[in-house]
Amino acid sequence: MGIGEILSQVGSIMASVMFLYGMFDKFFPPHLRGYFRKYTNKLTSLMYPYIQITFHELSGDQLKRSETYTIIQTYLSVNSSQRAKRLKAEVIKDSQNPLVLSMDDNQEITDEFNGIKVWWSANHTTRKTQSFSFHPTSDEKRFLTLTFHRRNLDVITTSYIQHVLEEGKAITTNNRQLKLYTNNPSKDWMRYMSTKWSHTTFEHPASFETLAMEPEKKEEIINDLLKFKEGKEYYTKVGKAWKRGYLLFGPPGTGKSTMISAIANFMNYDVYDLELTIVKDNNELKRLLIETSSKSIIVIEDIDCSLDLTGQRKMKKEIDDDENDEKKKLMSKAKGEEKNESKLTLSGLLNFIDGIWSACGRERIIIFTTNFVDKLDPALIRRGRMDKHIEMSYCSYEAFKVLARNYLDVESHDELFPVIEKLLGETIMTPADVAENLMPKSITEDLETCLKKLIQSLEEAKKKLEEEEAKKKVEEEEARLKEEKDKQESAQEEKNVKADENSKENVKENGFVH
Ligand SMILES: Nc1ncnc2c1ncn2[C@@H]1O[C@H](COP(=O)(O)OP(=O)(O)OP(=O)(O)O)[C@@H](O)[C@H]1O
Ligand SMILES: [Mg+2]
Repeated sequence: MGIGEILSQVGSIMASVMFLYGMFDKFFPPHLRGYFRKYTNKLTSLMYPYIQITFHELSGDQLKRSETYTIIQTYLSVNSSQRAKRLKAEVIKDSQNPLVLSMDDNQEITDEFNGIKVWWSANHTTRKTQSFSFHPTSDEKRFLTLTFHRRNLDVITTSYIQHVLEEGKAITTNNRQLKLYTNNPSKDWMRYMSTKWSHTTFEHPASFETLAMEPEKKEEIINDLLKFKEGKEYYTKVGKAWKRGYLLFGPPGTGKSTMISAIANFMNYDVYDLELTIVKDNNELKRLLIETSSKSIIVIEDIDCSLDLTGQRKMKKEIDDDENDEKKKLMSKAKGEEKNESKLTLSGLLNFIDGIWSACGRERIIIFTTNFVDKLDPALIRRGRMDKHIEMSYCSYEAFKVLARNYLDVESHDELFPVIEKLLGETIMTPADVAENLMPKSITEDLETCLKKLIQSLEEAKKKLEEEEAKKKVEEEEARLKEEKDKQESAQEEKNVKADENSKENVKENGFVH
């Protein structure tokens, strides 16, 4: 029997004693009862100076497991696996470490906080029910008991319990398996119904270490994310919703989607990949956004293609164009859709980002990606809405070095790295293309073969770029010459018209022609 348990037993005995005192109390005349109570309370405090707090497994409605109980158990599982003698194993579904050990019933552990010692014990009671049932139900009640000295009541209730809950939550977050949510319907005909989130495990290996971009730029993004993660108090202080918006822009294959995965892994956030083209209207968008959880990233890829900025949905247009498609027509009719009923609007999206949604959720990042930043409505990307604009650009030498490390495990090469550095300065190639060249295609391809393959591709790209530039120059020169010729011709024409008008004037005034 542990100390906590002994204290718990003593506590029960003291409770019985107090009950008896209560009985005695009734025998005293009313004017003496106050004295009696005062001294009995003092006596019990002296004999049993401990306080117990219990945390029950089932919450008020007796159906749901209390979140606090689970969090405390998680906190204790880290401590108890080292100190309790008998452990209970549980398999948690969506966790990176699915096997979780926690202290078994009637086990006890001690914990220390700011030099204060406390005792935790896992208890259960089984109530014997008289009723007969074909489906026997367990009437077991589990609870965790925290025992501590009366003099520490303040510290325990104000700081220690909060510490336990925060630590427990942090352990849960770090252990949990990230999820990727999509609102993409699995079947084509389902596109015409309200979309719902469905999820799968998020297992993208991208990280900031493997992301190819300039180190300073990467550092800046990491610092921005860290500041956001630790900014709970700051956001409350300045009265802003705890959210941050990033706009990633750049040509295809420069790592926008890879960056999103790296952010998700770094922050330990779930990803909600929102496909706007299949969202029916603002109401559906609102519902989808409200259903997202905190500690998540909401991603809208290719925002320029997702929203027609006049407010018309692309999908709707597609349906109207395709009048022959019977199924689509039927679906459209069944839903009573009128031609102009398309209601997913830019202002709707902006309202949700700024308003309702940010008010009901905490710790969220929203990321838009686009290949054409100039095409976007300025309202969509203004600062404050999209707090940080990140340009994902063609591969620089620094970015190449990251890719070389990722794909070939090489940090430098005296002969070939300088050639690559020079070529990268003279031409453009996306990190996706550089990566493709660096990746060994067979076991016979060694480091040098891969680097030479990249050099060859870069030379070809350079040649192509030069050709394109030369062609562009010729075209520009041709256009310039044509413009000059047109100008001369129109000047000549003007001259002719004027001369013509003059001669007509002369005929009118003098009555003869020269
Ligand atoms: N900056 C990068 N760092 C590491 N890998 C990269 C980077 N950019 C591209 N890649 C590689 O190229 C592939 C394609 O990149 P990604 O899908 O992230 O590009 P994107 O910018 O999202 O393109 P798109 O505009 O077509 O969506 C990735 O799977 C990754 O392997
Ligand atoms: Mg992408």
